[in-house]
Order: sequence, then C-alpha cells, then structure tokens
Amino acid sequence: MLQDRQWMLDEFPCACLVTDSPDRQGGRELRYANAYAEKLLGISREALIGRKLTDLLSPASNIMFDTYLLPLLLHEGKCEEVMLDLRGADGQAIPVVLNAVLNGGKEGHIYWSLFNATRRNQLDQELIQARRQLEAHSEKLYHLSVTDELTGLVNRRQLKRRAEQLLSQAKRSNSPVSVVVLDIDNFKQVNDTEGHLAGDEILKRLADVLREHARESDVVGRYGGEEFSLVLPDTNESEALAFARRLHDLIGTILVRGKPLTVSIGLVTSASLMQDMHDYETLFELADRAMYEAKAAGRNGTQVSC
Ligand SMILES: Nc1nc2c(ncn2[C@@H]2O[C@H](COP(=O)(O)OP(=O)(O)OP(=O)(O)O)[C@@H](O)[C@H]2O)c(=O)[nH]1
Repeated sequence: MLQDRQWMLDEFPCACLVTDSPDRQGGRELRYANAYAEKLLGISREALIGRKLTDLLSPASNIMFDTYLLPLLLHEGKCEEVMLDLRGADGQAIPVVLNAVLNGGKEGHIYWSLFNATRRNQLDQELIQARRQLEAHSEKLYHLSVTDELTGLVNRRQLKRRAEQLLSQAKRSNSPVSVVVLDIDNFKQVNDTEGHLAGDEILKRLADVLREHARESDVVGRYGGEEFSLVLPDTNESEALAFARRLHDLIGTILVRGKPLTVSIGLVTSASLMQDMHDYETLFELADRAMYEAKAAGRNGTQVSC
C-alpha cells in the first residue's frame, strides 16, 4: 500500500516519513521515506528504512521527542508545528517544523511531515540581529539627545526634565530641593589668552569636579556656555550653601596660568518659596539672578536668592 503511494509522495515539498505503530516501536522505526527526506538528510532511502527516527534527531530534540511529542501524539492522535532539529549525514543540525498524525487503522503507522525551517531560522536570526542593532542605535541616539557633547553632563533639556521629576517627588514627600547655578568668572579671558581648546579643557575639568562631588541623587548639567546647574534633592538652604562653599574650594584646584579658577554661584531652596513656585524654571531664574548678584559683588562667591 505504501509503495503504491510512493511516486506521489516523492513530489511533495517536505520530508514525508512513516514509522511503525507506536505500541510496538514507540513510533521510532522508519518504514518509509520520500525523495525530499533523502535530500534533506543526505541519506539514501535504503539506508533510512529500518533506522530509528530518534537516531536522526539532535540530543535536545530526542528529549523533546520522548517527553513531549510522543506522549502528545499518543494522547491527541496528532501533533502540529513542533520545532525540532534533525541531524544530517555529516552531523549538521537541520531545523524542521514537524507535523504528525497517528493512523489508527490496521497498519498502525505514524505519518510524519517535516518542513525545512533553515530559511525561517535564518530570517529569525536576521530579525533578532536587526532588532538588537536598532535598540543599540536608538539607545545611542537617546544618549546623544540628553547629553552635553563636550562635558558628558546632561544637557539643558534633560536637566529640566530630571529637575521636574525631582521636584514633583519632593512635593509629595514635602522635602526641600535646592537649585544651584554656577558660572565661570572671566571665562572670556581664559579663551582669549589660552585659546578655545584650552577653554574646552577647563570646562571638562570643571564638569568632572561637579560630577565627582555631587551625590548620586543630584542632577548635574551644563546649562550652556560656561554656565552649569545642579539640582539637589533633600537639601535645605544651609546644606546647599555648605556644598557651594566646598565647590569654590574644589574648583580652585583647577589652575589657569598658575591661578585658581573661580566661579560665581547663585542658589535657591524650594522650601523658602510658596508651593506654586516649585517649578524648575522659576527656581532656575531665581538662582540665576542670585548668581549675577554674586558676579556684581565681585565674583568668586555665592549668593542665596531671597
Ligand atoms: N572654550 C569654550 N568657550 C566657551 C564655550 N561656550 C562659551 N564659551 C565662552 O565663554 C565666554 C563667556 O564670556 P562672557 O559671557 O563675557 O563671560 P565671562 O568672560 O565669563 O565673564 P563673567 O561671566 O562676567 O565673569 C565666551 O568667551 C564664550 O566664547 C565652550 O563650549 N568652549
């Protein structure tokens, strides 16, 4: 009977296999293989007949066969779209999608169709790879969009976004937030005498000082040019003032032509203001104004907004 159908099955675009009755052989011994199966496995039909189907599976697929596929087949009478790996003549893995049906008739055979899934696996891999590249690319783009290129600190846009987050958290917990604005004194002179590249180096070194000495929870950003801003959560006025004094000392260790670099600092604390003024723009504006007062007072100092 099987031999009668052989010419037709040889035309099929998938591997067609027939194994023995499951109650006698556990569905393992091959009784028939079509031309596509010979080609897919690289093993002649004569060599396939009589071999166990499980001999043609990878070790992992063998476990799948015994623990999932065969019990399902015996229980349901069929199984569909199971992914397995065959092992070809030279041991290479051949991914296939397998369907099987249990023939309940007198012959008691299992009919197997195995579709070559190599191309599908390749496409899956290409898709995964493309997705990974896209994720890495968009991560890079995001990083660029929130970072100041020269100093690596967050840029003005991100500074504002992070500050607003901190401020709304602080509103809920009723805790103070201080905003600091810091501007290098006479920076034009540094550029004019040392050159723009040396000026850039100073900006980077100053950014390093701020990054190293701020707390993890603080936001430190370059607002633009030679102006920086820090947002300090859980920090009241006297703590912010102490931090600003420390910054003057630390920044003074950066020397320009042997002289300490100086900055003017303005600061404001949310606790000193009405609740409806607890937005970053208002706080920044007040701190910025205080910073200009520090400049007017002779530079190299800190002014608290009042
Ligand atoms: N090297 C460098 N210089 C910058 C950058 N951004 C702004 N500057 C320079 O910073 C200087 C700012 O000069 P001013 O606004 O006159 O201020 P200042 O000389 O610091 O004087 P005061 O702020 O009043 O103490 C200008 O010379 C700008 O060109 C930058 O990215 N790199």
